[in-house]
Amino acid sequence: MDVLETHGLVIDVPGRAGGQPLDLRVAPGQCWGVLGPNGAGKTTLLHTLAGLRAPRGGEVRLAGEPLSRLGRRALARRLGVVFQAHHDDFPATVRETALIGRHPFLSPWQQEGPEELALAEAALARLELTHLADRELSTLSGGERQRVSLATVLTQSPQIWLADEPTNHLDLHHQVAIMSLLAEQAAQGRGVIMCLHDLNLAARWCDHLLLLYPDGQACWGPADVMLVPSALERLYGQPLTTAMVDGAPVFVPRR
Ligand SMILES: Nc1ncnc2c1ncn2[C@@H]1O[C@H](COP(=O)(O)OP(=O)(O)OP(=O)(O)O)[C@@H](O)[C@H]1O
Repeated sequence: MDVLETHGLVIDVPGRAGGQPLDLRVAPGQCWGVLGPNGAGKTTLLHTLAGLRAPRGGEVRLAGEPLSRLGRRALARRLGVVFQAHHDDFPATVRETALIGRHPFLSPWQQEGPEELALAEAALARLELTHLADRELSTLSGGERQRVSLATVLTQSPQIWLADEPTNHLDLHHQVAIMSLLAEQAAQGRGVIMCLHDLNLAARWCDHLLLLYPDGQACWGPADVMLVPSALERLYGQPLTTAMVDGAPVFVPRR
């Protein structure tokens, strides 16, 4: 069964008249990239898939169940979200923040035990954050903070990952590490949907792509079918030069 489906989904982008209904099917093991220029609605789509924003039409289903019928706790167990804005509302260390990933699985009065701690420590190690585990979140750099967000979702271990520009703020090594992590999560039978601005990361790591145009038009499918230079040039309004490197296409903007 698909981990996530949309049926006639029209996202609610303020000021946009129409919008092509989206009928997406994300199967276990698939890694989807959402591409589009600034303002196309990528974040709005992720918020809609996460149940944080009502669609204008249609519906989202998780493992066949309409999102609207799932309670917040059930959603928090199934969906992991890595968003762009970081809200550090209260002081917390890196370890305490990663442990938040287990909260949907604990009763309100239940303390995190050794099992939760082991999951958090493993996630911090995977994100190369062990040396920062006792640091206050507010003292971290942008890239370190981004990796803590990913470690928190890894600790949560959801069936579906929704990630808004997960490589934001990251250096090259960590961009590759994060894309590997997300592809690995998919390979383990989860569904991954991420918004990306880097076409080359998408071409190398995503097996499915959704192209979102600023007028609400969209097309989606297997990555090798979607990575057509003319379609991408139209998407970004930017001429591109294409080359093959290590068997994957590489797109370079033309000056
Ligand atoms: N609360 C709001 N009020 C008015 N306009 C909004 C609001 N939220 C989003 N928008 C507009 O909706 C459009 C889509 O925004 P969204 O953040 O989904 O785009 P995006 O594709 O993620 O862009 P980016 O690549 O810049 O992150 C934008 O034009 C944005 O200005």
